[in-house]
Order: sequence, then structure tokens, then C-alpha cells
Amino acid sequence: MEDYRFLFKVVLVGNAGVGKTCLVRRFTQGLFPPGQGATIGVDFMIKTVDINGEKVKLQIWDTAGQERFRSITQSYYRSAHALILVYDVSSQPSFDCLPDWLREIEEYANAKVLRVLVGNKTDREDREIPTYVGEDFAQRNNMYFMETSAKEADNVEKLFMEIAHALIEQAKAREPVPEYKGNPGQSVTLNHRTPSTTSESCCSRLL
Ligand SMILES: Nc1nc2c(ncn2[C@@H]2O[C@H](COP(=O)(O)OP(=O)(O)OP(=O)(O)O)[C@@H](O)[C@H]2O)c(=O)[nH]1
Repeated sequence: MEDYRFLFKVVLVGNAGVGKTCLVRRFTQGLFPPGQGATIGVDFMIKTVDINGEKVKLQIWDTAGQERFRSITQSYYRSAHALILVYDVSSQPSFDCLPDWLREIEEYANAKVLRVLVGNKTDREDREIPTYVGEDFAQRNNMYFMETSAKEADNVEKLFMEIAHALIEQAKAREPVPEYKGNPGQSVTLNHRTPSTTSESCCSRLL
């Protein structure tokens, strides 16, 4: 039975191979898939989480990073409530492409979309992008920032839970509800709880 208070669409974008699919699967299924192949077009997964007693259904769209799928993936930007732009902290080229991705976001996404920059693969020893460089880029472009490791499950749950929390705050600020006593601003401070998961899945390959 469908039983949730909020439904949010979260779309992941970024270069091929930065770990978008692994982040989604770590969060929705709690695993790090071995030999993950490149995403073809777009996949989606759903996970329902509990944020301070409210059920939030997250529809998470995992787009292909490869250039040849760009026209398909662009069509998913518009309905996104949050966009996660991922780079690989061990890949300078994936970081250098961020301005191109931002241009896509400006062009195709809703102006009010919540934008989050994620530096993934922090477990790797051959890091090329220091944390402060990512942080600085995020700040200059009005984005939230987080570093993650899908492999080590580091910050992955926190990433999605904070996004859910921020989107609830945004939604409530737009349509205040009487029992709401929080700050209607864009704080991402999360009263972090382990999600009680009604985990649905999976995969729709479009093409
Ligand atoms: N060390 C390490 N490797 C990772 C991590 N996340 C993903 N990878 C590896 O990076 C490669 C690409 O991961 P994917 O999740 O398929 O990357 P993607 O961004 O979805 O790629 P596309 O679907 O082509 O856009 C795989 O070999 C993963 O095992 C991580 O946190 N740490």
C-alpha cells in the first residue's frame, strides 16, 4: 500500500564511472555491486525513509554519464526536486567537467532544484581533488557539498537523508503546516535516524 507523506525525485548526474550507480545501490540495497556495468540511459530505484516520523518516498534516478545518452538524461532534469552532481575525487577530468554539467543543469532543470555536489571514492589512495577544492566549488555555485565512498558506505546514507530532510523543509516552507515548528530555511542539519525502509525496487531501463 502506498503510504507516504512526501514524494521527491532525486536525479544523479556526472561523468561516466564516477560511481553514481554504486551510490544509489549502496543506499537502496545496502551493497556495493561487483563489476558494475555502465548505465544505459536511465535507471530508477525507490526507497521510503522515515524522517522525524514522516514517511518520505525517494524516487532516485540514476542517469548514464556517457555522452551518447545525454539527450535522454536531459529530459529527466526538469521534474527533479534534487540533483546530485557527482565527481570522482581520484579523477581530475571528472572534476574539470563540473562546469559543463552545471550548464546542463541551468538549461534543463527547475531553477529551484536543490543542487548537491558529491565527491565520491574517498576510500581511494590516489586522490587528486582535495576536499577544500570541492567545497570551494560547491560554495561558489550555491550547492551543498559532501564527500562519499560508495565502497565503504561512507556518508552515503547521510547524503540521501540530508537531501530528504532539506526537501521536506523546502516543501513545508512553501506550504506551512500548523504543527511545523522548525526553521523554514534551507538548513540541512539532519536529525539523523536510521531509515526504516520500505524498500521497493527496481530497475527500469529506458531505451
Ligand atoms: N574505490 C571506489 N570505487 C568505486 C566507488 N564507487 C564506484 N566505484 C567504482 O567505479 C566504477 C564505476 O562505478 P559506477 O557506479 O558504475 O559509475 P557510474 O557513475 O554509474 O557510471 P555510468 O553508469 O557509466 O555513468 C566501478 O568500477 C565501481 O566499482 C567508491 O566509492 N570507491
